[in-house]
Amino acid sequence: MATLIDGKTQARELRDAVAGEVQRLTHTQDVVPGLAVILVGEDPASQVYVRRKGQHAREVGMRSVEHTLSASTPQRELLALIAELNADPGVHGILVQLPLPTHIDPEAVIHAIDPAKDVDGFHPLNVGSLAAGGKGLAPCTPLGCVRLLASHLGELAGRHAVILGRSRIVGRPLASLLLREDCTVTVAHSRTVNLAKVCRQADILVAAVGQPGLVQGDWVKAGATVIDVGITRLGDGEERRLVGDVDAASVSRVAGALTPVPGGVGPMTIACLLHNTLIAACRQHGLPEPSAASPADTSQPLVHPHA
Ligand SMILES: NC(=O)C1=CN([C@@H]2O[C@H](COP(=O)(O)OP(=O)(O)OC[C@H]3O[C@@H](n4cnc5c(N)ncnc54)[C@H](OP(=O)(O)O)[C@@H]3O)[C@@H](O)[C@H]2O)C=CC1
Ligand SMILES: Nc1nc(=O)c2c([nH]1)NC[C@@H]1CN(c3ccc(C(=O)N[C@@H](CCC(=O)O)C(=O)O)cc3)C=[N+]21
Repeated sequence: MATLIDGKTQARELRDAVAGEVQRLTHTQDVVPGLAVILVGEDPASQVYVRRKGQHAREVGMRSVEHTLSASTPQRELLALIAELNADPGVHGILVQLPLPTHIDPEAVIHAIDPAKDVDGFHPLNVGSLAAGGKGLAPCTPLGCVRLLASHLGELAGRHAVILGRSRIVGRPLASLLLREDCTVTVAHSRTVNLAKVCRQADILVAAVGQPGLVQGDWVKAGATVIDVGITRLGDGEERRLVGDVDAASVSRVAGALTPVPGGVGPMTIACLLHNTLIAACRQHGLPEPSAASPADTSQPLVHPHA
């Protein structure tokens, strides 16, 4: 049976490491990293995530401000709030929860965020930097995937990674991150021909499509490491549950390791958001940068000891 890769525990460890650095920054530099999270509308699932982000930020000693705007908020009001947060020296990270109501253009919102405070890594400057192999802020979910992979596999160089999905939030930035780790990367999507065959070539298989149970055991090479990013809510009331893109029953008989849903990539996403906020705060104050520019670099401390 496949080893389960425990994202919940690893996320806690990363938050603890971030908390230590936050404490050090607070006491030696008088800098308290600040995170602002904006939610537009009343989607219950988004409310849960936004609350959790705020809670975890406070738990690691950061300042956290949550702005909840009504679903009918005009775009210019949201842009005005972002401008205010861009100018606020106590705010180092800004996250606007997606999706947004349809009358708001997500592109305009993402462009409005100061790239230095863009802890989601969605601003074109950060997207370009990552694509070019540079050091801009990278999106949190793919960062979480790479951390989980590195914790289980160690060195990632030379491994063939197949990524299912090419979204801006997960698939595309993950391809850039894994290239940076010297993987051989294949990105598959809804137009890929013979998906099962492509998947069977993977040493590392990442499913980020939003199709419950799409990946079956016979799509997986024996011993492969499988990361399940998908989160779909099924059922109501007592029957409510979260399911991933991987059919865990059949895949766990073939794979070497598998991330669970829940308890895999999800918790790592929030921990990486806090880590990005720490990095952003260091950079904005001209302080030495966290050394773990590469999330796969588990040999390095989180921040240079001589920082
Ligand atoms: N754990 C976490 O922190 C996060 C989890 N998620 C979850 O990850 C999943 C994906 O999210 P996201 O990337 O935003 O989704 P999108 O809907 O933006 O993208 C889905 C991608 O999957 C591809 N795809 C869809 N169906 C198939 C199929 N049958 N075969 C092959 N490829 C397919 C699409 O192809 P095409 O481009 O051709 O349309 C597209 O590239 C969702 O379940 C989401 O809830 C997302 C973000 C964070
Ligand atoms: N600007 C923006 N940035 C995001 O990073 C972003 C976003 N918008 N919109 C929505 C997606 C989704 N996302 C998740 C975060 C945590 C869990 C998570 O913690 N999941 C837990 C369970 C959660 C539960 O129980 O509901 C787990 O998988 O164990 C899941 C999904 C971030 N996203």
